[in-house]
Amino acid sequence: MASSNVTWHESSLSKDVRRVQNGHHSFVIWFTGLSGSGKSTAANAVAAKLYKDGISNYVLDGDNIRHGLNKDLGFSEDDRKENIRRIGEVSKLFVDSGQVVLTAFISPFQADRDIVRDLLDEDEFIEVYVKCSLEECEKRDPKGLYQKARNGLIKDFTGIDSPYEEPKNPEFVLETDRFSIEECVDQLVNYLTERNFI
Ligand SMILES: Nc1ncnc2c1ncn2[C@@H]1O[C@H](COP(=O)(O)OS(=O)(=O)O)[C@@H](OP(=O)(O)O)[C@H]1O
Ligand SMILES: Nc1ncnc2c1ncn2[C@@H]1O[C@H](COP(=O)(O)OP(=O)(O)O)[C@@H](O)[C@H]1O
Repeated sequence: MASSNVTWHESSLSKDVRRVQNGHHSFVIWFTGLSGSGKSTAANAVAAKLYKDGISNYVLDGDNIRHGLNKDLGFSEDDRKENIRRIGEVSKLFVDSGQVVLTAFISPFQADRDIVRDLLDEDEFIEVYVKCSLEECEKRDPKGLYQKARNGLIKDFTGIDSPYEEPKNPEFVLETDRFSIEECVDQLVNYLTERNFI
């Protein structure tokens, strides 16, 4: 049920003031892609590089968030939608706090990713398509989940019996089946630098 009798309380410290103190812009790097495509690996590697350069950041990762905040959600279409909606709202709070947030969720539906985009300003959302063929993801199978899905032990598994909608117009594409982790990090950090995000 929608909340009633609630009033927005403006913060006495604005996003701009926090950005000035941190000495950098705040925004979301939204990694989307199949399970095993490299979202967590890339997000954490980029985060480490940003941290080293003095940029305050935090990684929100699907597997981890589903242990806590979103432990009540499964993998139906509605639950995935709610998962992404909540993460969008959490990401907005991080941006408000002056930090860079890197999210690593499959986020398979374009409409849900667009809802997050619309929550933020134009210079606050970078959609990164972590592109990797299903064949390669299955070969990697870092958690053995594809094997389980193929054996019918997990249902609604993305790429097997649940859809993944490729981003229509992402800001950036990381081809993790063509380039090494180090190359992918360099490519994305170069993009962020050239566009004055960092
Ligand atoms: N049915 C099914 N489909 C896809 N993934 C599954 C499923 N069941 C469990 N897992 C594990 O959950 C991780 C994906 O969670 P996300 O929150 O990123 O998914 S989603 O954005 O809501 O679609 C995913 O993590 P990654 O492999 O890091 O993507 C899996 O470890
Ligand atoms: N260029 C690359 N970028 C990211 N991961 C890569 C790359 N090349 C190989 N990998 C490997 O692919 C796997 C990706 O796993 P993970 O990051 O957990 O994916 P996801 O979070 O999308 O499920 C890791 O074992 C990682 O070492």
